Amino acid sequence: MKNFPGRDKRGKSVSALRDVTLNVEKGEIFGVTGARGSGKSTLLRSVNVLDRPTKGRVVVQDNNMVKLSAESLRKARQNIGMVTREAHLLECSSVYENIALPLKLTGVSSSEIKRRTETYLAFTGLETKQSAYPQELTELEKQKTALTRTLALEPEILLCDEVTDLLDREGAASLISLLLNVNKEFHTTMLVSTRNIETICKLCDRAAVMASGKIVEQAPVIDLLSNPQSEEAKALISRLFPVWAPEEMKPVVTQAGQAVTLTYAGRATIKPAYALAAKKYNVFMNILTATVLQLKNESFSRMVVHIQGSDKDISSSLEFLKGEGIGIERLDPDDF
Ligand SMILES: Nc1ncnc2c1ncn2[C@@H]1O[C@H](COP(=O)(O)OP(=O)(O)OP(=O)(O)O)[C@@H](O)[C@H]1O
Repeated sequence: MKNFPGRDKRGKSVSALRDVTLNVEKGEIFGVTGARGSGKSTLLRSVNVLDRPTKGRVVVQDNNMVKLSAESLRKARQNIGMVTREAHLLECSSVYENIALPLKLTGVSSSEIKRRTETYLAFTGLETKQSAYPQELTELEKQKTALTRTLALEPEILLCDEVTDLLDREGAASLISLLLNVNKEFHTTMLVSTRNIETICKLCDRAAVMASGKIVEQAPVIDLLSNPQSEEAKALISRLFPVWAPEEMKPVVTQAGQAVTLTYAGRATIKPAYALAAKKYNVFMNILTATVLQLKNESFSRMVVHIQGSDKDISSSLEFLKGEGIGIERLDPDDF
């Protein structure tokens, strides 16, 4: 639980976290998403006690962080890296110096500083930028510098607070793929907060959806996508997969046949299930929209399809597709 004193419109305290229970497994990437002000950043900042919980425990590697002495907390924090929406680089220092300085402050030897700075600059692909100053960098390069600075401290846990939010789509994709490499290479446990559901899908193993300081749902990303339970999760997912038909198709789609969403999760569609269903049951399938998302370990696709044929054949073809592991949702004309 976390209350902030006297900051709402009427000067009352703000209840930023309420009844939050979350377990992040070693080596996994766990996402936290939700609307603005739902408590994501406060949750992340509770892990390293930048925001001290009003009540409750924060256990990191068997240490209850809220009970540690100042000195033990300082040591425990060295194992918890944090990257935020803004890179917060020293403007008068080069990329190299920005990475080397925190190492120097933690007492790392000069030869080890050189080794680590060079190693992690190579890992993040910033070698050619090491002499550049922050004002010469793109937003993506700034975020990569901040990430390199954190990686060089070799934390086992990484908190990523809205790290892709200032980047364009291409920049976000590049940072996401770098974070996936970090997780793969160093087995770093990550807790990632973002309002962007696409970032959660591409990066995380599991995720929690927050609303008004509470976790309303938590599940593996694939389950969240295929079967969201809470209104908040449903709203987030529907942004990724809009139900849509071209204007000229609407009379056809809404008056005859059956419109459905077909959802498939897996590494590859081995059988041509849709073609088989069409042939076997003599139905015609017209794909109106299709979205394929590459998740961390598999792909996930959702299509909006209009099926024409007799009612019996449509039902049989849908039963067949269900048997092939494809998720089916019948749509109403009002959904378009
Ligand atoms: N230092 C603070 N003092 C007072 N209130 C705060 C403080 N930090 C956060 N809050 C309040 O706590 C609530 C949760 O804020 P938080 O920043 O954790 O949400 P968020 O989900 O990360 O939002 P965003 O997506 O906008 O970053 C909000 O009502 C916010 O105004």
